[in-house]
Amino acid sequence: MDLDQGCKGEASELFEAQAHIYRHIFNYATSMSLGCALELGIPDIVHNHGQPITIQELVSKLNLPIDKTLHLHRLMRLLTHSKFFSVTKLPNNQEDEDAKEGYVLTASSKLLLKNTSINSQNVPNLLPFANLVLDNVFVTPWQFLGKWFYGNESTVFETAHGIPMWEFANKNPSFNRLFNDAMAGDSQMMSLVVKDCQEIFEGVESLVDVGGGTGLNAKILLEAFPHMTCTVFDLPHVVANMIETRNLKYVGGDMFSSIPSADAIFFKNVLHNWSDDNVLKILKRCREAIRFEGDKGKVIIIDMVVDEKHDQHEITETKMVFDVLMMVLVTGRERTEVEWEKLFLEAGFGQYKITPNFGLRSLIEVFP
Ligand SMILES: C[S@@+](CC[C@H](N)C(=O)[O-])C[C@H]1O[C@@H](n2cnc3c(N)ncnc32)[C@H](O)[C@@H]1O
Ligand SMILES: O=c1cc(-c2ccc(O)cc2)oc2c(O)c(O)ccc12
Repeated sequence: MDLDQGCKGEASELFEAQAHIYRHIFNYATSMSLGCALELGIPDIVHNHGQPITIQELVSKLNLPIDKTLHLHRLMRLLTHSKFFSVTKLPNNQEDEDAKEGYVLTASSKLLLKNTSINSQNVPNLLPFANLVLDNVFVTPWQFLGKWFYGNESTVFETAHGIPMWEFANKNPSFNRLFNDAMAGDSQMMSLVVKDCQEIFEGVESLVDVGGGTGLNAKILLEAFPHMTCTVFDLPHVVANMIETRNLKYVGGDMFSSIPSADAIFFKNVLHNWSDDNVLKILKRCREAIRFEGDKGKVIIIDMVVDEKHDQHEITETKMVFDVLMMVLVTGRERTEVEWEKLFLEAGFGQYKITPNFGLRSLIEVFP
């Protein structure tokens, strides 16, 4: 009897382990299926339909051969299970058990629409981001991770593509556009940060957004604080041909050489791209650039803070995925509070304050 029970226990553990492995090794099938739905424009078709769309209507809108109906249904079943779509009864038939059902968008697929009124400045549009992450340029390096461990290149990206990512972006205008559009889509959440953290930016008369890309962070800041002057500082090929206004300037350069002077130096999703040695160099350039006057003068950082003790398991897992992503693409990493603090103190700053919970990221103010 005991032996039988033991066997069952062992078998169920084995089956669970097998399912666990399959779930993880096939993770890419869900991302690739989502990529296919985005390539076909399915979220926009569902949105534009105005009511739940049946599988037959979807086949027709996509101009697919009728014999692909079942295949599309299987793709939609996976994406519905993964919460990118949901299924609901058609209107006026809610009570009828046999009524036809149709697909509608979920909170996640609403963020993946091409260009609709749902996409406003308050809501990030993550379609450009998904396009970047699912692009071959980003996917290929993962196949070189093992080889990289035995090689001399500083990033896996370089092992795969022969040059570092920033140089690749400089040499490939279409990838440069894809990358900058993805980052700008993510920056649309800046208006929520500004709304929640008015006091952090109040009193700042001039701000430099270092690695500010095409300038969306700065534009959102200027909408809330029109008296501020903002300089977007980035590599020359990123800020070439940008349109300036009275209080928005673009400066091309290298943050390792010097950073333009201002009351506040701002970094969003930039410092996690770099190793500790390089972050130290950048922070030292910040100390030279900041105008310390009265209680003015600080660095403002939006980046992740890994906190295994307090974050939910899934949040920590995502932060760890980004940590490995930073190793694969660039020379960066995601840091714990202790690791951030060490860098601030070594660079000669005295105090810092962390405001957590902008999704995966926190806002860190660093003071002299
Ligand atoms: C991950 S993106 C972040 C863009 C933007 N801050 C945002 O939140 O969307 C990093 C930026 O750092 C810029 N960058 C890389 N190396 C740089 C350097 N040496 N000097 C200035 N900017 C640099 C890149 O061109 C890119 O725009
Ligand atoms: O692929 C990425 C993603 C990010 C990113 C997006 C959203 C967040 O909340 C944090 C980070 O940042 C990246 C990055 O800095 C980079 O150099 C390459 C790729 C990505």
